[in-house]
Amino acid sequence: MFNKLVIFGVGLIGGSVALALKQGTHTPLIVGVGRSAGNLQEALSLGLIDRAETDIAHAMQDADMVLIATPVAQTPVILRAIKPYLTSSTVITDAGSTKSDVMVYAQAELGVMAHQFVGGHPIAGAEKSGPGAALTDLYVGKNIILTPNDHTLPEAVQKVTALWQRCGGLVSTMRPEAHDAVFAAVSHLPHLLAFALVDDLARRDNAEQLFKFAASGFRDFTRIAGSHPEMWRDIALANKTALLDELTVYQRALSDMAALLEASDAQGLYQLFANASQTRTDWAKSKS
Ligand SMILES: NC(=O)c1ccc[n+]([C@@H]2O[C@H](COP(=O)([O-])OP(=O)(O)OC[C@H]3O[C@@H](n4cnc5c(N)ncnc54)[C@H](O)[C@@H]3O)[C@@H](O)[C@H]2O)c1
Ligand SMILES: O=C(O)C(=O)C[C@]1(C(=O)O)C=C[C@@H](O)C=C1
Repeated sequence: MFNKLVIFGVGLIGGSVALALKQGTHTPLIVGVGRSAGNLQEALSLGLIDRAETDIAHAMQDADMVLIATPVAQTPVILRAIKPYLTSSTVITDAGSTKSDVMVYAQAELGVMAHQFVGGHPIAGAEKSGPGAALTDLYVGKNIILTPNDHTLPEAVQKVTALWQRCGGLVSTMRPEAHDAVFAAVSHLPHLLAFALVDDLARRDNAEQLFKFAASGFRDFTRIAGSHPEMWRDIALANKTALLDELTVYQRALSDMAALLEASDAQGLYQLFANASQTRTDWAKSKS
């Protein structure tokens, strides 16, 4: 499939790709490039990568696949840095949580080579980050969305599909704008809500008392507020328009709920909770 994979950002997502590939036969040489020497050394000592590189020219020598698994705002910087070392057969992909911005970056930075770039997003992850959080089976049975456009080379799409299939993922394609609208609703909005709640509680005078008594409901609702702030800052800004739309809709839903409470509308509250409860139960069943 490919002989040398260069991973920019060997954290939870890039490291899990490396670990999964190392389970199979014909494992490619995996070279990690990072921003922090500490993280790269950790990735090396955990056996995620075969070589750690700080010199991009050296890292890119004979690379046939590049995976960018850094916070999304780093994407243009990395594309610009690798461009001089790309050949006509190098395939470039990414794992960023937003896709419209990344596809625009690819066009702007790679120019005629943009058709060798395949946007990607594994719908799997955790609130943990760094190489130590990487998991061999993170992608097994999980959706992987690719966002090729009309100019993307079919053989590049095939290679990236094969990469994720080797990790156990279920690959499908989507338009970048459709992708960003869906994930604004079911991933980005929930993260913002969790961050907002924890931040608000933490700033209160009685925060210590609140956190002392917070229990499993709070733990479940706020698990994702433990996620990496840089990653989520970049996602929020990259998907700002769709996210602002979702926040407006959610604020309306909260106002409707407040109105039901204000009116002590027991039946209205019951109906709302019953609809949400049934929907959540059915969804969880469909995933198990
Ligand atoms: N965490 C998740 O649940 C999840 C799920 C799907 C997709 N993603 C996306 O995957 C990407 C990586 O997320 P993660 O959870 O692995 O983060 P992470 O913090 O675990 O790993 C990111 C790594 O990138 C490195 N890095 C940052 N800037 C760099 C640069 N310019 N050059 C090279 N390395 C650089 C960091 O040092 C870090 O080691 C993000 O774009 C995120 O949106 C995350
Ligand atoms: O499980 C988590 O902690 C996640 O946040 C994973 C999650 C998600 O929202 O489902 C987060 C961001 C990604 O882009 C994809 C997956």
